[in-house]
Amino acid sequence: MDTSASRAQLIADDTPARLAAKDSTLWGPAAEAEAAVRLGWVDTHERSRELVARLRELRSTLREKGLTRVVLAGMGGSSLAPEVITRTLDVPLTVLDTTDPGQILAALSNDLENTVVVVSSKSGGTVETDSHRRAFWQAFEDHGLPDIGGRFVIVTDPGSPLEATGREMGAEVILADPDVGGRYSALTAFGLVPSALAGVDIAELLDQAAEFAESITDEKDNPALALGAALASAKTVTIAPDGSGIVGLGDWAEQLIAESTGKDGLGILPVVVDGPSSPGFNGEGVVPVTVGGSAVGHLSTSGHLELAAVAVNGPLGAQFLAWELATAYAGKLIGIDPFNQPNVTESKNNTNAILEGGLPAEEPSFTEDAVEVYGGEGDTLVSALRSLVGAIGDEGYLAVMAYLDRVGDAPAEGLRDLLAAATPAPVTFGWGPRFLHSTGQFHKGGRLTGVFLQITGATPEDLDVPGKPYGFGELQAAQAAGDRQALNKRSRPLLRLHLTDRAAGIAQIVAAVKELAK
Ligand SMILES: O=P(O)(O)OC[C@H]1O[C@H](O)[C@H](O)[C@@H](O)[C@@H]1O
Repeated sequence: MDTSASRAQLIADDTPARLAAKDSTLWGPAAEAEAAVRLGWVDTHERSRELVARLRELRSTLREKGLTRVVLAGMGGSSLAPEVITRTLDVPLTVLDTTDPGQILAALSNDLENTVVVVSSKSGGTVETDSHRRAFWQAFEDHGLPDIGGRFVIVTDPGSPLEATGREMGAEVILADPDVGGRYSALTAFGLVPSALAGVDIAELLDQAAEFAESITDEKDNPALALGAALASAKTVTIAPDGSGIVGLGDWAEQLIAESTGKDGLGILPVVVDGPSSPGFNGEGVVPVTVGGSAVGHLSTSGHLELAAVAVNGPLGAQFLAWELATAYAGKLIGIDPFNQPNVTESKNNTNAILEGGLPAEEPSFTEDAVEVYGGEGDTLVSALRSLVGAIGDEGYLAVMAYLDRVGDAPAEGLRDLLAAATPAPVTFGWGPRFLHSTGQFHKGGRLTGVFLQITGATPEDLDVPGKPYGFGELQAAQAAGDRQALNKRSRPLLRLHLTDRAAGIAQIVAAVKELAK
């Protein structure tokens, strides 16, 4: 890729200095109102300093009470950054960003007496997070534990419904920087509170961001500008860790890129892979990016540096800021508003309607052992998968969406590499409903070239959502059905595989996909 024209354009528009000065006009008149209240992330690392002492104190108070196990309930921007931070620094944190009853039951059955739950939601209205809060409150009550409110820490925006609920609960309430959107909030209370309570030295992350911030107005030596130009040149960006020690940044960057750019029929598809040797890391029309490692490039005949792969090096605090800036630069080059997510609510509305009216009656086209096959073409699992892969168009991609237990059904994730080996097209993998808060925006608002493999599973034991007329299993099924409706409305090819026995069903799909590659 030769990104020199894009870089020149950004510099000619004085973009680095204007972004550093939070100029809300950068993305055009339609984006201006939103941008005016969404640029706090540019220097939020400075304001977040005030959290350092408060969180240190709160952690020791909680520990004095014996609350040493930290659970984080939060979706998308309210959990992806703390997950990267704590995994990178090897600090234990249980992240709940699921409606899978098995996964939630496992989190509830472990060491409740010593558990503090951080409930994080910017809007304060996210159904998954609210359901987790209810389930933990109920479980604490059922265990006869004292001071239940004191076992919760709430992170939310000032004035959200969750702020009021948190105060009623008697929980510690920490208000976040309201001028920062969820996916840009890594260095606000959303990223920092759960991380600090779990034991991370957050001052170090803030120092890393502050040091990096010194480069952001530079026109020559500006890594974020280089990354932004590279992202904007791509239809697909693959992201792989490469020896930096940073764990899982791709999942965080995936949300940032997909929700920020995947709209108005445009966008960059992020594909997260395990490493530079994963299938599909390189490919036609793909910009491969490693977190760590070294860039691969050569000089073109006109003397420009043409990059075959981009490497982003630097400590985690700097990475967050660099990717955020790069995404905002890419948004300007592509011509979209990087701060809204216009297509996220549709699936949520479908889910609510289904919870009220009941799940649609659907009959499988056929059943093969532990796998019920819905929709698609073919009369065997192998042929149904083959025709789905065959339906991927020239600039298309395949998205696997697994509404399963990220922990208990972890082998399902292996399907990404297997499918990527069976097609030259990009293949993404997302756990549902987690991906609805991330790549979901791209799938429904972006280039509309995806074909979709939805995997759902039987729930042997459901768990009630306290105070609601449904259980987590019903909610999960309604989320999957609601998203199917949204994709069907766009006439996207979709195959649903329902596992009546999860482990056996995953093994069957793995075996069938291996057949495809032959
Ligand atoms: O933090 P919350 O308000 O609960 O939002 C969690 C997530 O919800 C939605 O899906 C948005 O599209 C995401 O950007 C956001 O991160």
